[in-house]
This record gives sequence, structure tokens and C-alpha cells, in this order.
Amino acid sequence: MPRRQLDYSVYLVTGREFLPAGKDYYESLEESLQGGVTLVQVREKNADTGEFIEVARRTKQICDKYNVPVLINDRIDVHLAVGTAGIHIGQTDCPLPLARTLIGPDAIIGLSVRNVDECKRAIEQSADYIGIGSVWHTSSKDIKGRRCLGPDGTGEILDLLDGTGVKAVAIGGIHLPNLPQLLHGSISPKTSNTLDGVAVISDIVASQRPRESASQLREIVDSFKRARLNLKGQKGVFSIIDAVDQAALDKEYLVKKVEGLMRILEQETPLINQLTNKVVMNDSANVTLAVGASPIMSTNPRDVYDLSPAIGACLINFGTIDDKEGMKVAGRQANVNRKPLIFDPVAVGATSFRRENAAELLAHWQPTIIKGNAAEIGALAESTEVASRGVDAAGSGFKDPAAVVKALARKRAAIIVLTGPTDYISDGDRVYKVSNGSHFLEKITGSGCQAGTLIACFAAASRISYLQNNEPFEDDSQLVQGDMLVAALAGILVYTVASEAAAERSDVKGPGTFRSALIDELYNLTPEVVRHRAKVEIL
Ligand SMILES: Cc1ncc(COP(=O)(O)OP(=O)(O)O)c(N)n1
Ligand SMILES: Cc1nc(C(=O)O)sc1CCOP(=O)(O)O
Repeated sequence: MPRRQLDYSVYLVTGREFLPAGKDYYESLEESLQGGVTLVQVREKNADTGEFIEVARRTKQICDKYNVPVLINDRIDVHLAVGTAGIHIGQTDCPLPLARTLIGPDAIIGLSVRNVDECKRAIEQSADYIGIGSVWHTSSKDIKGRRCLGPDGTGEILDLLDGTGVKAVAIGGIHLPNLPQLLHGSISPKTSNTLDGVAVISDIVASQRPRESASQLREIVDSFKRARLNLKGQKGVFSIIDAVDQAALDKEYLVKKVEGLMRILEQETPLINQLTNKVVMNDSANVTLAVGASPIMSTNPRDVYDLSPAIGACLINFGTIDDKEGMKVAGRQANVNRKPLIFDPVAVGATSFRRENAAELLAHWQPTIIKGNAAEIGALAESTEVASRGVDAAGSGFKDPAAVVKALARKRAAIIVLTGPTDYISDGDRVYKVSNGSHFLEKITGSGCQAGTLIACFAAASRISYLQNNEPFEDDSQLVQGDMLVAALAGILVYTVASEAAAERSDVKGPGTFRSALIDELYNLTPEVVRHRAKVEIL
């Protein structure tokens, strides 16, 4: 007979040592169950056996009232003494096959997994579920010397579970503000497998109001699961929001969408916060104004925190990486406030310093759109193709650029924009190819950065368009609202079409005059010109 199925959605791991002063453990437990905790693990690191059994017994008594199963951390004897649903064991605890022999076929066994190899073993040994961790830094356990997996590392492990029946929760540093980031960022790149739930200690146990803490986590997990059910079969990361009939998805449809976004920018003037490099700051602010949006270049951590609710989108361009703390706060708050977050990882492959900083930022927040040239996208995709071929000016640097952007979009759960003489944009499902542009773009500094700025402007417009026109779609768990694939296309198309118009002007004699003409052409660009010139292919 198959073992009973548990609901892993919000998995409370207990920790009496983390209770706020004056809060009783059993009272906190009961409140968290009322908030919607679906599974409880009794974890006692300092109690002797008698005390552990007593705590587990009373915990089970309370959980039984709410029909919530209880598992025991590490101790098979305590599980047997209390008659709980099963155990959770770590890599250095009783080996799983032996534990299975001792506790019988009906009990649940969960196993901690820190990497792909441990996950393979857990599957071979028929674990019921795995606890993947630590996702982020945690103060609830000493994880010194261990690399935090981040959402993407979690997703790599989830890929192995698809079709195995083994369930998965993530653990370590999970709190309400980073939960949507984790759920989306861990969608597995190859199979689109997702977490079955999240395991937390401090977010609930250390709370003065565990009922509210549990219920807020539960709302987000439930909403995410409902959204994934609605999306069955769709692999794109953000196509969800503005899901369109595939038959309607032609160039005509896309250009019409871009035109609509251009009008919204002019009417609504969204504020775009740009943490960008010193070389391009002035031009980035000017192109923002030229398309109708409003620039602000704030980097101070306190300031970006306060600004976040008011902005339409946030751009993080880490050209000179002077303001990492501000970048961390701005990106995290963009996630928390569900604002589009555009990441331009300038020269990320060039030095280990840049690679490490990009990894740190990407573990801290979830970008909506990542824009880069071939070398940058190659570095993020961990591809050696561009480095070994050299970025040739006539191509993208990749043999199959469409496949690269598609795979990276799935890996990072973000829209990927690969810029170059031809631009490629993907959400992991669809790929758009844009062949507009001018050779002058390579002759001015910061053209890629300006493209990133315009993508941020149109992402803000797309969000506004969604809020004006659409029924809310599982808002609790969505990282952003609006069609971000079309937004990325709009940013690229408007920029490259304006560059063509600028290059054709008789007063443009070289890069200097081109630079000014480009701002003028962006300012004067009409939807009709975009329609007329657009060279967009749907691959
Ligand atoms: C759900 C879940 N996942 C992982 C762990 C960690 O277990 P373990 O590796 O045994 O470490 P300790 O909890 O014993 O410190 C867990 N407890 N629960
Ligand atoms: C018990 C535990 N195990 C981890 C692992 O990585 O295996 S992290 C962790 C602590 C989780 O606590 P919090 O939710 O407060 O971060």
C-alpha cells in the first residue's frame, strides 16, 4: 500500500530556543496551526530523551486536533515512542535503508539534501521527501563552510526529482519577503518541476504572531500552486500573466502591444530607479526622459528602500559595482513590492570579482529581465562558446543564440535579452529575434546600458497596462504583474528603430552627432514609425 501523502506547503520545524521572550511553545504551536501550517517536525537539539518524548507527545496531541501530521527530527526512538507519522534525518544520521528497516514501510522518511549527488542517493534509497538546504544564510543553525544554494541551486536539484514521486521542500533563511523569489527562482530549468513546500523555523517560531506569519506564508504557497496548475504545459517564466492565444501571437500583435506601451509611457510617466554606472548615468537619464518616463538615480540603501513602493521599475546595472549594498536593498525591495527588476550584469565574465558579485546579487533577489551582450550572457550561462570563439561583430557570438537565451531563461526564471547586431529575447518558451539597429550603436559608450534603461521603462509600462486592463492573476505569489516578454521586446525595438532613424539623418556625421540625434529620435519616435520599421521574427 502506498504511504500516506503529506501536504508539505508550510512545514514548521520547531525550535523552542527561538521563541520570543515570554511566548509559550505550545501556545505558539497552536497559533501557527490555526494560521495554516500543514506539517510539523519536532526538532530538539538540547533536550534529553525523556524531555524530547514529552515535547513530541504534547506536540502530536495539539497537531492531531488540526489533523496535521508530525515528524521527528533525527530520533527513531522518539518517533517509535510517540507514534508519529515519520522522521526527518540528515546525511550523517542513521542511514536511510536502516531507518526504513527500523520504522517499517508505512512511516514517512525525509532526508536532508545539499547537492545533486545527495539527491540522486535520496531517490535511489526511496526517500519520501527531501529537505533542500540551506537556500540562504540562516541564524537558526550553524551552516559554516557550506555554500548556500540560492533559488537556482535549489532548482537544479528539483530537476532530478521530476517523475520520481519524491517530494521536496526548501529550508534555510526562508521568510515572507523572499518566498515568491524562492518559489519562482527554483522552478527547475529542464523539467519545470517546483517545490512542494517550504520548511521554516524562525519565520514562525520567532514571531510574536505565529498565526499571521504562518497564514501569510500559506497564502503565497497556495497562490503559487494554483498559478502553476493554471499554467500546465506552459514553460515560459512570465508568459503566465498576459497569456495570449498562440494563434494571435504574430508580428502584428506584438507591434500593436509595443505601440500601446509607448502611449502608456507618455501618459503615465513612471519613475524608473536606476542604479547604474558613472559612465552612462547622464545618457541613461536622458533616454528615460525621451520616451516619456522619469529617471531617478538613487543608490543609498535607505533611500532605495523608501522609494521602492513609488517606482515603476528598477534597473541594476553593475558596471562599476560601487553600491552593492544599495543594489541588494533595491533589488530585494523590487521583489517585495512586485516591481519589475532589470539586471544588466556588465562585463560579468571579465573577472572573478564580477562573477562573485553577480552570484551574490542573484542569490539575494530575483531579476525579472536580464540583459547582456554575448560575453555576459555566455558567462551567466556558464558557456565557453563565446570566450573561445570571440564575439564576432557579424553575429551573436553563439552558434545557436535562440537556444542559449531559451535555456538561460529557464535556468534563471527570468526573461533573457541577448543584445548584439541582432537581438534575441526569450521567456524560456518563445524566442523573438529583432534585426533593427545601426552600426553607430557600437561607436558610442553605453548603448547596451541605454537599451537596459529602455527595457526598464517598458517593463514599468507593461505593469501599468496590466493593472489597468487585467483581472488580477494570483497576485499573492506573482513576482511582477504585466507581460515582461513584450516589455523587453518593446525596449529593444524602440531603441534600435530610433538608432536607425538617427543614423539616416543628414546632420549625423559620426558618433558625437549620432548620440544627440538618438535622443531626439527617441523623443520624436511615433508608434507608426516603429510599426513601419520593425524587423521582428518569432522563432
Ligand atoms: C525539512 C528539513 N530539511 C532539512 C533539515 C535538516 O536536517 P539535518 O540535516 O538532520 O540537520 P538537523 O536538523 O539535525 O540540524 C531538517 N531538519 N528539516
Ligand atoms: C534546520 C535547518 N536545516 C537546514 C539545512 O540546510 O539543512 S537550514 C535549517 C534552519 C532553518 O531555519 P530558518 O527557517 O530559521 O532559517
